[in-house]
Parts: sequence; C-alpha cells; structure tokens
Amino acid sequence: MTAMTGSSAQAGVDREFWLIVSEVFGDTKPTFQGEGPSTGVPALFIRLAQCNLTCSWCDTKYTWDWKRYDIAKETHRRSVEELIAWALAYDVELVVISGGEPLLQQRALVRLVRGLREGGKRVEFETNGTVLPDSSLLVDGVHFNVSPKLANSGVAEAKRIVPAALEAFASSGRAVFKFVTRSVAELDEIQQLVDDYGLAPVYVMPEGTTPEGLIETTRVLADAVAARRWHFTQRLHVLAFAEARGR
Ligand SMILES: Nc1nc2[nH]cc(C(=O)O)c2c(=O)[nH]1
Ligand code: SF4
Ligand SMILES: [Mg+2]
Repeated sequence: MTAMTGSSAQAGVDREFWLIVSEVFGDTKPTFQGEGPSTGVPALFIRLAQCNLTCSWCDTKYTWDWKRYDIAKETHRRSVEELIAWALAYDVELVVISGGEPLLQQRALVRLVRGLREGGKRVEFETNGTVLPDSSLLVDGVHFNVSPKLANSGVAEAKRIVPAALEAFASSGRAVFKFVTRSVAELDEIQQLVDDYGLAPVYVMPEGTTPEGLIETTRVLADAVAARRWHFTQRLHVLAFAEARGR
C-alpha cells in the first residue's frame, strides 16, 4: 500500500481513463454533423453526461436533469480505450464530442482525443464555453463549436459567461462561436459578447426542435444576421430526422 490509495486517488485515476457517457450514435444509423461549419459532414457522436448549466430550452436534459430522468438508466461508464476502438471501427473521419458539457470530463478527453487523432480522426467539440480548455486539446485536427448561452437560457450570467474561458477559445484559432437565438433583439446581446471577448467567427443558430419551429425562426432572423455579416447555421439533423434521439 502506498499513499496513493484511497478513494480520492482512485477517483483521480478514474477521471483519466473513464468517461460518463450518455449515448454514442452515428454507427448503426449514420448521420451528419448537423450544426456549425461542418454541417452536412458524416460524423460519429459521443455524447457525454452531466452539465454545469440548466438551460430552459435544453434539448438534451436526459444528460443532466436527474429530477426528470433516471441517472442509472441514462448514464454509462465507458473506458477511453473502448470509445476509441468504437470510433476507429467506422470509416467516418469526423467524431463530434457533445453533451451535456463534455469539458467537465476533460482529463479523460485528453486521452480520448489523442487516440482518435492517432487513428486518423478529426474531432469537434460542442461546448458551452464555460470551461477553460486544456492546452493539450488545442491541437491540429481538433475544433470547438463554442455555444455561449444568452439570457434566453434562464441561467444566471455569472454561471453562463466565463470571461477567461471565452478569451481562451477566442485566441485559440480553433473555435467558432455559435449562438442559439430566438429573436432579432438577441443579436445585440450577441454583439456585446463579441465585442467584450473578441469572439469570431459568429454563427447564429435558430432555437428549435421541430423543422417548423426552425424555419419560422430562420425567417425571423435571417435578414438581420446577414446584415451583420455573421454566419447562419441550421440544425440539419432536426430538419432531416425531426426529434429522433441519436441522430
Ligand atoms: N446530427 C447531430 N448534429 C449535432 N451537432 C451538435 C449536436 C449536439 O447535440 O450537440 C448534434 C446532434 O445531436 N446531432
Ligand atoms: S449548456 Fe447545453 S447541455 Fe447544458 S443545459 Fe445548456 S443546452 Fe443543455
Ligand atoms: Mg443536439
């Protein structure tokens, strides 16, 4: 026995080699990256459980809302090795790591990303931009779709806006900033964040979990987004597959 035994040392090892996963998809029912600059690119998805925010309109509450969902049913402990082997079994270059908030499990992600890169994969993270990224994740072949949350999320500003994290992503050269938006008025709120933290490039994405809702909000937003010379992104998986989980 050494001083490195006991539950906290064990937890440290766990955090390096294991991930708490919500679901993986894109294998048996192939899909595309549905959002952001790689929209339409074939992709595998690893969705991690747990989030540090509680957005009212969150479409993946089954990753964190244990009042509504059963944590025992919705979460699975998977080894980093197992996840790498799963991804490498498919001839799909892009692996999207989403959540929940994936960067809450950053120590194991460093190993996961290394294995995926060594296997020839490209990696995109979907993150809420509140967790400072480890420098070993800011490497060739790894990109971040950073989605800072607006007041429409219902989350307190001090929780959803973490200046040091936003600045780190902005200066990384590996991030785009994607804003879930409902109204033209919210574009001023986005502009303020863009100015305060030097965020670029900006992608505006309509909030919605139905094709009808997305189209309606797209019509509301498109002119004003184009006028600011910002990017616009749809949610292709919602248009293509509706609300089907795991697509
Ligand atoms: N096809 C597809 N693309 C996505 N891009 C980001 C997603 C997410 O849930 O973070 C997502 C998703 O759930 N499905
Ligand atoms: S940050 Fe993302 S996963 Fe977390 S509650 Fe908000 S929308 Fe859901
Ligand atoms: Mg989604």
